Amino acid sequence: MSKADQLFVSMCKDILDHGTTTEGEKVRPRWEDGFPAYTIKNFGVTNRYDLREEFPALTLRRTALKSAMDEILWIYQKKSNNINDLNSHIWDQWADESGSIGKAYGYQIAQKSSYREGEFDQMDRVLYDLEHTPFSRRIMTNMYTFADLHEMNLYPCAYSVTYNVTQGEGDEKPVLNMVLMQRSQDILAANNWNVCQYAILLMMVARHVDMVAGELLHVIVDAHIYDRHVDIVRELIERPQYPAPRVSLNPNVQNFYDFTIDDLIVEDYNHGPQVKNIPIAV
Ligand SMILES: Nc1nc(=O)c2c([nH]1)NC[C@@H]1CN(c3ccc(C(=O)N[C@@H](CCC(=O)O)C(=O)O)cc3)CN21
Ligand SMILES: O=c1ccn([C@H]2C[C@H](O)[C@@H](COP(=O)(O)O)O2)c(=O)[nH]1
Repeated sequence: MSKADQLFVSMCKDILDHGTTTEGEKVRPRWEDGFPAYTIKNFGVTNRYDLREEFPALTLRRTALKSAMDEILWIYQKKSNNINDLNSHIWDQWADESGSIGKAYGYQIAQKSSYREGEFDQMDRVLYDLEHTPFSRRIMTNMYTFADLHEMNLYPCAYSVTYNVTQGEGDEKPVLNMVLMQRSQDILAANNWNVCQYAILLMMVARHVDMVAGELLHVIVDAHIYDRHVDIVRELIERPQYPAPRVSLNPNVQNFYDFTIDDLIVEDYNHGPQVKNIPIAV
């Protein structure tokens, strides 16, 4: 049984059984037909995934791992905020005529700041710090720039990543761990999508600095199930579970900037049927 399935099922049950509803409150998101998109939510969910044990893909249904990786490369490697650089259509509703989603995601990662050693953008600084001062407690990226919020079509949800290195006594190589801070999470549409993409990011960065990918700690402030997702979630969590797939990176690629979605190797991914046409609240 995949551990990611077990975590997902218990998180969903907890939200459905003990969550609070926003029904009747003033909420921002809408369904396609204009109705307000209410949720059942839990405040403050934390999930831990150990990549040394298994890759955290759901098997209840298939997570589109290559599309998820494509989006993470779009943000952290291409540092783009334009949907024309993205292969999937998941951001189409939030883009303007030029394809821009505003000063969000990749735009923020590309911004340079001055350091004693010179100018670095956010991702280059992470790689530099991990190479030069791996035990630093200051290795992070953050896309929640208050001054730019008015120019973002959607405020960043998974907005900050902190990297932390450990080296235990028998560890051959240092272990790279990550905390992902997420202020808001659409559990059905994007929970496992976000988890798998940051797991892949952790694996790529660990490869670049010759470390072992360790734990991913996912902190979710508002973990919600949308009203029109409740029945789908109830069905999903009753499905059979399978062992986690084996997911690895092409062993010939070392440099973070050289990875493409073709370098993601997915083996033995058994999963339940896809849920078609999940409505997305905009
Ligand atoms: N309400 C809402 N939920 C979200 O999850 C969300 C937003 N809004 N706004 C922006 C992005 C777009 N996100 C999305 C949207 C759709 C999928 C989705 O449908 N994924 C499919 C596979 C898509 C593919 O194969 O390319 C899936 O089956 O998971 C994933 C993330 C996450 N974000
Ligand atoms: O990577 C992502 C991006 C977006 N979401 C979800 C979380 C919320 O349901 C909406 C955003 O609405 P806000 O009102 O701005 O919170 O998108 C996600 O889960 N993961």
